[in-house]
Amino acid sequence: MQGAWTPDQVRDAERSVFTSTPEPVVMRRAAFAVAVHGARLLAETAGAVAGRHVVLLVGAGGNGGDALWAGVEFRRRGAGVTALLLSPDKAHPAGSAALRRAGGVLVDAAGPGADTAGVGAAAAGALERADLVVDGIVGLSARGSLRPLAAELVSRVAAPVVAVDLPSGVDPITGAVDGPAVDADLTVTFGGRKPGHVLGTGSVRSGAVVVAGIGVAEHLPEPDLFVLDAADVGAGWPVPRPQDDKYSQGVVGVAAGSATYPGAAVLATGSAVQATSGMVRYAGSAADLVRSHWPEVVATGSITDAGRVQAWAVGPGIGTGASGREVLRHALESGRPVCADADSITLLAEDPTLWDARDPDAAVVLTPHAGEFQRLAGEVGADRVAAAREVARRFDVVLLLKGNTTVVAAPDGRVLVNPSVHAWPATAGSGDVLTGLIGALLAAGIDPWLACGYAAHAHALAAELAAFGPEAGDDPVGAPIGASALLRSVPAAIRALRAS
Ligand SMILES: NC(=O)C1=CN([C@@H]2O[C@H](COP(=O)(O)OP(=O)(O)OC[C@H]3O[C@@H](n4cnc5c(N)ncnc54)[C@H](OP(=O)(O)O)[C@@H]3O)[C@@H](O)[C@H]2O)[C@@H](O)CC1
Ligand SMILES: [K+]
Repeated sequence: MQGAWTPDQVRDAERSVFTSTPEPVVMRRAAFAVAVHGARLLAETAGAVAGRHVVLLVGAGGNGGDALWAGVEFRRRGAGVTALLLSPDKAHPAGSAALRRAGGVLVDAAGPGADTAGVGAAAAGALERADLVVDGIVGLSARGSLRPLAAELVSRVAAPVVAVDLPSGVDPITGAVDGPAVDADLTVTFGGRKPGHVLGTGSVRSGAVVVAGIGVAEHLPEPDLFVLDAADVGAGWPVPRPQDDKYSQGVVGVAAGSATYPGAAVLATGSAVQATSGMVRYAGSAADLVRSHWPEVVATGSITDAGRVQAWAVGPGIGTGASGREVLRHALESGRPVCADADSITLLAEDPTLWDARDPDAAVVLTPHAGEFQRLAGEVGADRVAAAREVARRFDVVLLLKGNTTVVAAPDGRVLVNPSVHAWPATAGSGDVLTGLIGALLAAGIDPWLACGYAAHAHALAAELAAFGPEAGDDPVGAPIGASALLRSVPAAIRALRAS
């Protein structure tokens, strides 16, 4: 599991470093890492470093300073370097002087000879001839979307890009992109990942992220934002041990679907069946249909005679009327962990007295999309991590907020994010599959916060496999999928995770 740290946490750590190591030394380390990884990218894409042309986009602060010092390193390796200064008066003085001494060319990005978009002739020409662009426009101190000149330069970049610390135009805290932004092939960051690398579009804009050690990591606090990688999920996924039987691996109860919406029942029970080797019980009016799809499921018509379970997955398709409310109440009273999804969330939003039924010692997982979140607690807003964290605390639940980046907040403030490169899971019924996965993992005794993280990861991978994998003829383009295809790919996803 990797951590991610906010700009404030990183700045505090930097200040600690500066008590023993002078600031310019730390900056030179950062720049050296940018140059080493940038040179590797340049050699790969342009065949060599010496004789190639590197363009630096240089902003007003430390990020631009890193880029200028990286330019010095590129000169040492024989590359031509042109620095386009966005704020010539504020460009890092020592970095500028060093690059000049090293034979680099420094130009004012805005002139002379500015075109109608405000870009100077030298800057425009340099960008056209670039073999590699180093993005040092803005880093940790970025605020808002890129200013017009920076945005214009970014829009003209055609060469491969190495971003310093963060791709400029990506919000360091939320990963949001509101306007033009750098699309990096590679981002070299320092000490640890930032939220901007793992959240929202930021995870895509960052390209491959390299974390360079510049002495900062040792001073960072325990993270409260985490990213699971495939190996974590694979290692934690419950599989039968020699001494296990169907009960010892956890029995999950699924209460989903109705006569009107039987599909939710089939999808949620199906994913629970495939997630673990534990037993699956189904309770609801779609029992016959569930049995015909999944003969291994013990299905009954009513939750009151469903039998013993270790966890409940409740909600998709149960409706928001009186019968749905009683189903949810029964699950909450059971003293078992409950994954409450879809209609369950609406029910809890409409009738907060349902919370009273809850056994305070049993975990509750809520899995809203933005609309359900709004019913429960108002607009999500731009900072999805903060929103999820706040609601997890308020209701003492594990909150899985669906979206392009799945955010899983625990009541103690820890947050897991699952960056997703593709939006293939965004299809009707996909949430029902996720609910079944979470329910099965809860029944297997997996910590609810991790269970959500594992399930989100497997779910995204299953969607990807369904769109691109063997079932799709290993088609590199991909095609839209339905939730049934996603469901069929769950075993392949688990297998791939366990193999990684
Ligand atoms: N401290 C150190 O020694 C080390 C620091 N390190 C490096 O320094 C970076 C942090 O440096 P930083 O704090 O100087 O700010 P940074 O992110 O470069 O922003 C600079 C200025 O940009 C402007 N600006 C803001 N928003 C903007 C926008 N949307 N569009 C355009 N411009 C915008 C705004 O200036 P303004 O124009 O408002 O005066 C702001 O002050 C960090 O990411 C890492 O790379 C590493 O070397 C390790 C050692
Ligand atoms: K940058």
